[in-house]
Amino acid sequence: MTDTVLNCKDVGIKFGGLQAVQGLNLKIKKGELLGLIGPNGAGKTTVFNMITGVYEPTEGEILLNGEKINGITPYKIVSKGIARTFQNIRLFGYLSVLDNVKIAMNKDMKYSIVEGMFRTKSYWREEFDVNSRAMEILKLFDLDKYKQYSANTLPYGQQRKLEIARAMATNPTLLLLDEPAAGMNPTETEELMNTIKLIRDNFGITILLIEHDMKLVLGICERLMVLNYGQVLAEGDPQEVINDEKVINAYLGSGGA
Ligand SMILES: Nc1ncnc2c1ncn2[C@@H]1O[C@H](COP(=O)(O)OP(=O)(O)OP(=O)(O)O)[C@@H](O)[C@H]1O
Repeated sequence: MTDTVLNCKDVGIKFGGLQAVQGLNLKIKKGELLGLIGPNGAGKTTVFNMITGVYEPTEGEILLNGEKINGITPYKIVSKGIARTFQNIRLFGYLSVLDNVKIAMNKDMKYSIVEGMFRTKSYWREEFDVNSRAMEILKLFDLDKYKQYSANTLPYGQQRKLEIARAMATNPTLLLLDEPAAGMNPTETEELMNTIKLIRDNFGITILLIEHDMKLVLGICERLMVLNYGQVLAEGDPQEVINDEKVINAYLGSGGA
């Protein structure tokens, strides 16, 4: 039994003539919090898109708990235990905060359309369970007080938190966060750091995080991987990585992204 949750072996992808990612070897251990950084256009989101089945790698293979997952649809990948958030918030804005979380539990609902139409006992039992679990998740993120609000009426920082809460509702073993602090003020970022730590510490979830905010990255990541032009430029201890001359030059070359 291995404690490697995710293993990307020589993974690459080409878009026409553009080699967006090349020779990516990335292993993440259970419960690890790894930061994926790099200048704009380095290939970070493309890596997330390959891990979540949005893009199929043109080279290499991706293993989740030892099982090959490249070529599998995003929906099936969620059911295998990978959840993600996006750079741009993708909530159901007009649905309530509670419904945004409940929707993510849809894959666990077992009642049939007929049971739903006729509101049978098993329908109500399942609805009750789903409601209780969704409320527990909202409490964990301190969002339960907003449960009836439409998602798009929440302040920006709370909407980002709700996205993570919704991802957690799919019961993931691996959580991918794409720039979770984008657009947040320093107080919101601080709160987010605590939330991410809490998820990892309380649930042992493995987290891979793309982020430009170095305070957040250095505050919570145990290991960093730097991508530049689709290739790994440096990897290891966060302080050592950000002081690496190659990394500094890559960022300066990109205008300090
Ligand atoms: N579907 C696509 N078709 C063509 N090119 C793409 C596609 N998706 C990404 N790319 C290209 O791949 C490269 C890597 O893009 P990607 O979005 O992964 O970078 P990134 O590191 O996430 O950047 P940022 O920090 O700005 O979000 C870029 O040159 C981008 O234009």
